[in-house]
Amino acid sequence: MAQLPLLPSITNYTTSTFSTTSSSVSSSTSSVSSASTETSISSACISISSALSKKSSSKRAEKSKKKKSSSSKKKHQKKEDPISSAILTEDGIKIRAKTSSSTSNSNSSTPNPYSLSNSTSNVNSTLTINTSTTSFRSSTDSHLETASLISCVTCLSDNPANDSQGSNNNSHTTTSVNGQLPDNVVIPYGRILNAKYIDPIKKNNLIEIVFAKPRRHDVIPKKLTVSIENQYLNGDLLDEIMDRSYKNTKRNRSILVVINPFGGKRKAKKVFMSKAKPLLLASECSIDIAYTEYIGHGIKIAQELDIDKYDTIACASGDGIPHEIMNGLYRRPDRVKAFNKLAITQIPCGSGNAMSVSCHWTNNPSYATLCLIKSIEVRVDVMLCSQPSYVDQFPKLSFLSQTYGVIAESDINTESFRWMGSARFELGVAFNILQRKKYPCDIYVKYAAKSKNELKSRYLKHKTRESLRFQDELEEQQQGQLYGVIDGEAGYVPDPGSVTEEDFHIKYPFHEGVPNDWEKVDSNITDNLGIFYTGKMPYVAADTKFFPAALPCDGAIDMVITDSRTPFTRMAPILLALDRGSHVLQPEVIHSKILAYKLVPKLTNGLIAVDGEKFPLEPIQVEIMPRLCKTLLRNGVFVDTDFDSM
Ligand SMILES: Nc1ncnc2c1ncn2[C@@H]1O[C@H](COP(=O)(O)OP(=O)(O)OP(=O)(O)O)[C@@H](O)[C@H]1O
Repeated sequence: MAQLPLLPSITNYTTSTFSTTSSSVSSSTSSVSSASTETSISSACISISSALSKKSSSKRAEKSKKKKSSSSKKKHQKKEDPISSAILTEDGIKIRAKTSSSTSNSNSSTPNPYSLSNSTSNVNSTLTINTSTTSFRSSTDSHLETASLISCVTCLSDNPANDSQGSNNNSHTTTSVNGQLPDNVVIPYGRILNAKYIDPIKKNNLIEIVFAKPRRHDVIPKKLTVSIENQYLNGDLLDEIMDRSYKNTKRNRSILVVINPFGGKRKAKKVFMSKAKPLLLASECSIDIAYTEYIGHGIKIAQELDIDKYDTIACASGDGIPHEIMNGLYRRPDRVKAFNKLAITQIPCGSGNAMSVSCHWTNNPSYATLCLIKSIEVRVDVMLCSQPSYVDQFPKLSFLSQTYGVIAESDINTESFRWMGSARFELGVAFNILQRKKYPCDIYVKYAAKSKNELKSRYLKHKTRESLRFQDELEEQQQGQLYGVIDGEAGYVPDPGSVTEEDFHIKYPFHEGVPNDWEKVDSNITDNLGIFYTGKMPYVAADTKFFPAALPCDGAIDMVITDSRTPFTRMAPILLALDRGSHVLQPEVIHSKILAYKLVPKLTNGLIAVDGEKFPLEPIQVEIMPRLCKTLLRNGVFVDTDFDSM
């Protein structure tokens, strides 16, 4: 690694010292240390609390009394916390009944009568802590908005997630929920982060699991010791649990986390430390952290990082950093190796988190981290952009979108309103549409599906093909043809395939002009252009499903165009349909699948935005680069957009 310039800003966290100590005692002490290490948020807490009256401080004193007495109770209880019996079901680990920890016979297969009667009488009332991966909560911006508030509250609470905030130590205390879960609760495999034998020598059926437990808007790691009753399992019980918990997923990822401390409302570091890091460490991922220090630093980090050291780059940022990372890797002489080895993903910590919403199906940082841990590596298409200013050095990759006109102006020109969060973008769009601003240009397109009917049938064909390919890969691997072994541990992991230098080949070089088989979009429309937006992911913001027909690797870009002359009475319902994605069905909206395009602006003032970043107002030529980049997708697909049924 050409690491020297990076060394000061990379912090290494290994998981070898992942703390397994329990529990209530350390969590109560940790609340003190986390409160003292908090900086910005705790000072916000202080100012909020000082603004509140003495009444609240006396309440706090009362609360802390209660807390002390409850923590001493907990200390007292600790010895007696019963260990639950549990069985492995198809969906997860089902808690049956408590057995006394002191008397529990870890090898006993005799069902506890209490457990039996309970399980039979409660067959229909089985509780599930979110049953499957598809039931992860899909959240909106509001989660991010509330994230800082939650941190604010929890930095004074017993949330173990705050234990190491702002510190560089690598030990995490995960508190235990022994004796706290009701019978018949199922902890889904999708939530299980880690498991180990209580007695690694005897390897009996006493297992400690670490799982992601919902807490307010988030998930946090919790430990639970269970005595597994299943007797029919052949082979190693722990392997069975881990295989089921990491089906199709790589375990123990080696992650370079790139944090943009400036991202979002400048809370990225705090959000990562409190919401994401505890989950990553609990699942025994190893993490290094790099902080971006200036605009474009992500490119340099990616150019210089040690590829051999990582399999994942997680951008704790908005969409700007994944864009930079991808372009840094693209500029490396060993880019083939880089794009084969590394998956680029996002932990949503910015104001625009389209990658997380589209790929992890959530904008919530802790749920996105859980998805990252459990996701499937998939190769996705990216787009290659060329403009006169930079094409002769390096063309630029874009994973999300390019836009000219109303959307570009609304995103970039409202930078100074960053404090408003995502609302700044929506206000900007509404303002520009009301003004009926037009953005004249010429557009030349190489179509893949021009009409809406063609687009729909192409979409359905590719969606089926993608899911079949995925099924085939799984079947092949399950037949033992491709058997993934990671860090000495075996598991079935779908192979996303690899790229060669051929895949970087540019089909339509910028200087060769527009090829003959490209069509010019009607000048009557382009001279009065309102919105020009091309994209590769369904969501461009948490509540904006701009490209509902986007697929990860259908080899095409989705293009949306509107005419600024469309009356506001028609534009209003179009804009109001953006959250559902049904705007593309409106007759006034042009919606096509394309392979490449060139846009030549006729304005001298204005801008083009690529992946939400400001690009020069110059002719831009873009082509699809199929399956170039690896990312992590929940269940191996983009979030469902319901486009099939529209
Ligand atoms: N330390 C820094 N100081 C200033 N800018 C930075 C710093 N680190 C990264 N940047 C720049 O911040 C920009 C936005 O980054 P990012 O997408 O992560 O955040 P964001 O809040 O979602 O922003 P946006 O809304 O613009 O997408 C990128 O262009 C990046 O280069």
